[in-house]
Amino acid sequence: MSKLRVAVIGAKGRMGAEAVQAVEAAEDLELVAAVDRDEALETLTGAGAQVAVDLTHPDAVMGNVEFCVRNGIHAVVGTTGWTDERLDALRGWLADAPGTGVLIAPNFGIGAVLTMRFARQAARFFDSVEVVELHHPGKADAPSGTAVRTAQLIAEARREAGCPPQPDATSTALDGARGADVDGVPVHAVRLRGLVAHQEVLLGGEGEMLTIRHDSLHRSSFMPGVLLGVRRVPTAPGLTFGLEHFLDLDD
Ligand SMILES: NC(=O)C1=CN([C@@H]2O[C@H](COP(=O)(O)OP(=O)(O)OC[C@H]3O[C@@H](n4cnc5c(N)ncnc54)[C@H](O)[C@@H]3O)[C@@H](O)[C@H]2O)C=CC1
Ligand SMILES: O=C(O)C1=N[C@H](C(=O)O)C[C@H](O)C1
Repeated sequence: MSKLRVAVIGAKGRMGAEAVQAVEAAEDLELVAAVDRDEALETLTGAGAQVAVDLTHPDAVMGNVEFCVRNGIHAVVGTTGWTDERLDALRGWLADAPGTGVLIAPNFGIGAVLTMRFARQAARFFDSVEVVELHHPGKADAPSGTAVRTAQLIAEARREAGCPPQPDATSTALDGARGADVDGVPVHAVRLRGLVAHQEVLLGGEGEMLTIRHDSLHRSSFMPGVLLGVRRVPTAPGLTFGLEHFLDLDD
């Protein structure tokens, strides 16, 4: 059986280097290109890449994904920075490339995907919910893409259940003291040497608290998700947002 031909964009970065190793170690995949900043994307077409993994920077990802889609290369995207406007642009490119698939995964970690799911399930049962994400100090964006997605899922679940606004008597505060407001959910970002990627969802009700916490202790934790995305995206034309769609979860 022929191997799936894979490229990694951002190959010299923290995640890209890990992805290069993971693809090289997979018997059913062949690494045909590993490009970084200042290297031409045409390397991908020249090498006959079928799937590209983008692990770059929010400023770079749009150009990279547009190139892939316009050249019929499926894309697995871990890079953050996906606003509604960006997703609309991507859907427009995909409309002109009906056989091409793009997976955007705010987090490739299976535990992180489950955290998001559990947070969504729990959200309607508590008066208060806040998200704390904690990352290494080399991270470009705050809050993390995962935290933004988690907050959006929580907000959606609370809206659907008709939950009232969260109690909060704060009337004076220093800028940022209550975190960023993502769809009504406070999100707090910590940057600390020694951390990799961590998240807590704090839920509070009358006389009780639930904490849902996930820790990525090493970037290898993201690799099973990256490889799953690479293998599944050629059979999933259009946009798939979230690795959960490839995990065959119930509900
Ligand atoms: N979805 C997920 O599970 C995960 C996503 N990420 C995201 O992946 C992205 C990369 O994270 P890190 O590896 O930590 O960053 P990094 O800064 O270590 O690596 C990024 C790499 O991309 C390269 N790059 C920048 N612009 C480029 C361009 N136009 N073309 C090719 N290469 C380019 C840089 O030179 C660098 O080598 C971030 O957005 C981060 O949030 C990180 C970890 C897990
Ligand atoms: O930059 C990182 O490191 C990570 N980025 C992703 C995010 O912003 O959610 C995923 C994970 O948190 C690690």
